[in-house]
Amino acid sequence: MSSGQETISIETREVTKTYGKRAAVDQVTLQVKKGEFVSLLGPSGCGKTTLLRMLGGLEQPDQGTIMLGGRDVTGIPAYGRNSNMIFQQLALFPHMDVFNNIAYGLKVKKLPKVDIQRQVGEMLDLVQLGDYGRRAVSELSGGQAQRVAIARALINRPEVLLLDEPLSALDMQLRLDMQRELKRIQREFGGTFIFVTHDQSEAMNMSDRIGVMRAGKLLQYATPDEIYERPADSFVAKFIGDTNIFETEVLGHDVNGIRVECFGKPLLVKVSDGNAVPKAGARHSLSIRNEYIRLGEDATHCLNKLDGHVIEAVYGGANIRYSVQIAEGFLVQASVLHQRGASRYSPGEPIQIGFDPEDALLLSEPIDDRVQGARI
Ligand SMILES: Nc1ncnc2c1ncn2[C@@H]1O[C@H](COP(=O)(O)OP(=O)(O)OP(=O)(O)O)[C@@H](O)[C@H]1O
Repeated sequence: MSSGQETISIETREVTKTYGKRAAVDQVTLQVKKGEFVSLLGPSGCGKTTLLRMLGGLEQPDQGTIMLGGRDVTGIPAYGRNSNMIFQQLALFPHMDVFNNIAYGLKVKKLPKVDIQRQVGEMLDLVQLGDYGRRAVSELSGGQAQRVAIARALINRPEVLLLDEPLSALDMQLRLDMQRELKRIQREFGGTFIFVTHDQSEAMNMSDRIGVMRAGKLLQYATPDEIYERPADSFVAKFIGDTNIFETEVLGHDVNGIRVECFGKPLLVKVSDGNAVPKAGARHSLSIRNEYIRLGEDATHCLNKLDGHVIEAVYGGANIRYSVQIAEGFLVQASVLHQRGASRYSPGEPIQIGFDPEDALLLSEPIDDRVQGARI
């Protein structure tokens, strides 16, 4: 028997859901451990909500299996599952006060009054609304209403809490506050949360693991670090963080890295740890994160160096974002930490850019693009 941390809370095995001819979710297999905070991330229409709704029993898969708390729940509707869901529209009961909204699930179960009092009290404390029990729902702020919805969803201690973009209607500051708050609640409650978002920074801020989806497929399921540093393909690299993607042809490899040709120039790059070294002649995308591009004096120490000139410099507070056109005609984006006294470059200025092999990652094209022959 594995330890408590390793227990699987919810799992899908090759789950597929098709609407018409199109698979909204296409053979998705994933395991969420007990106590994990997992985000499903991807562009609009990639199948995040459909997958979440299948986890919650609001939709049923055409193929595949869903296991919840070690039990096969495929085909069992939402009311027969020990999971709960929160949507963007919180749907609090407007005619009930905060206490009764939260107590609802326990009243349905016909728990004794004294137990309801105690458990709702604990939930109010968990969401830091201890004094708000008798408040009308109409008198709550957006953030307070969110907390009530979370307390109401957790009161029956579901195996899994499923959250469908619950923060997307909030303004930016409140959204950031609620991200922290939701993480705190999840940690203190010790539950398994699965959170749908199309906002990559939200997923990065909150998650133990992220599932990146595209066109119904789960492209990568890994920790935020792994997804950022070792993206599965060029779609994931572009979707998470800012990166430069170039087409390359592999020439060979030596002790310093893999030799490729990129915009007519030889460069030294690398592949993700554990990936096979590609054969000479293979074509791959090259991803270089904007912050790994060195400029000016910093570039002179790099193994790969290119000459160009500054097209644009955008001041962004902590960073300055430069667009540099290299001599071969390509645009390179660089993000440089803004330090007082450090050199600044102006549009039109000649500049050298540089990067080291360990910061330049050879990646596969996403499957869909290979099929269609398109490039990102
Ligand atoms: N009930 C339905 N009937 C037909 N097609 C549907 C239905 N629900 C979803 N789809 C389609 O399935 C695909 C995936 O939709 P889904 O809502 O899961 O995506 P999503 O990633 O959650 O998108 P968004 O971020 O915009 O909510 C889309 O092409 C959508 O049009």
